[in-house]
Amino acid sequence: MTDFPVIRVRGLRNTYGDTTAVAGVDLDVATGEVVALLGPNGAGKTSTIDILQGHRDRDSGEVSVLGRDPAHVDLDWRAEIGVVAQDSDDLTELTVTEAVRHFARYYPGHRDPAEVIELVGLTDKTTARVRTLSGGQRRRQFWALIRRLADEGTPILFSTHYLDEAEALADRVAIIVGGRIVADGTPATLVAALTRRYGGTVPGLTVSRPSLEDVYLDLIGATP
Ligand SMILES: Nc1ncnc2c1ncn2[C@@H]1O[C@H](COP(=O)(O)OP(=O)(O)OP(=O)(O)O)[C@@H](O)[C@H]1O
Repeated sequence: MTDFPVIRVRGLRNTYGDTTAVAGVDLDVATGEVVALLGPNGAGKTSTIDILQGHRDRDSGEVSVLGRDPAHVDLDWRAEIGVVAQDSDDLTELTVTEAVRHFARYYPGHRDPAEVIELVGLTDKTTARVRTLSGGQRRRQFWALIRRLADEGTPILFSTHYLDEAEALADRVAIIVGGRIVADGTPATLVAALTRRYGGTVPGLTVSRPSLEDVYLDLIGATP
């Protein structure tokens, strides 16, 4: 089933003083979907996701996560939401087992920490300190975790500025630039849209069919 929206966002706006971080975002994530929020630095990804978690107030717009407004939620709702900070610098002095046990305590119905460690392929690293894992190692394990949860039907929204990550993991990619969603579709749909726009050839590129990277660079206004 992929029609019940577990996340529904309409006209979301958020400002910090004179800076408009989120400038009218519409976004849906349906049951069983994996959606990447892809955008360059400062695009508004963190602000949007903080609001969806109930960690930040919004200026305006409608937000529903698991049928509730994150601005008015309780601990039961929070226990249904899993949050992974990919580049977190917290707790890096803990061992892998200690870190997983620490986060497990936030969730009354959590999985067995040893099972989670096995799930992400870190069984031989249980006593290693988190800071000793390489960035690539952490990222590969993140990919494995997302895939496993997606296979189990868990809807996932993740933010990234890595195009390959979005393409490898997401059913759908929402590209955010300057606080706005400038494109939203499957990687194939986004490529097809750009192909149509340029009649099959993207100016300045020698390829006749654009890749998702061409679409992304075009949308964020960068020169390939
Ligand atoms: N607490 C804050 N106070 C003032 N401005 C902020 C604050 N947090 C974010 N901003 C600004 O809001 C805009 C969006 O920031 P946000 O962190 O949401 O972007 P992002 O897409 O997550 O970026 P990155 O990929 O670099 O983490 C940026 O211009 C940023 O400078």
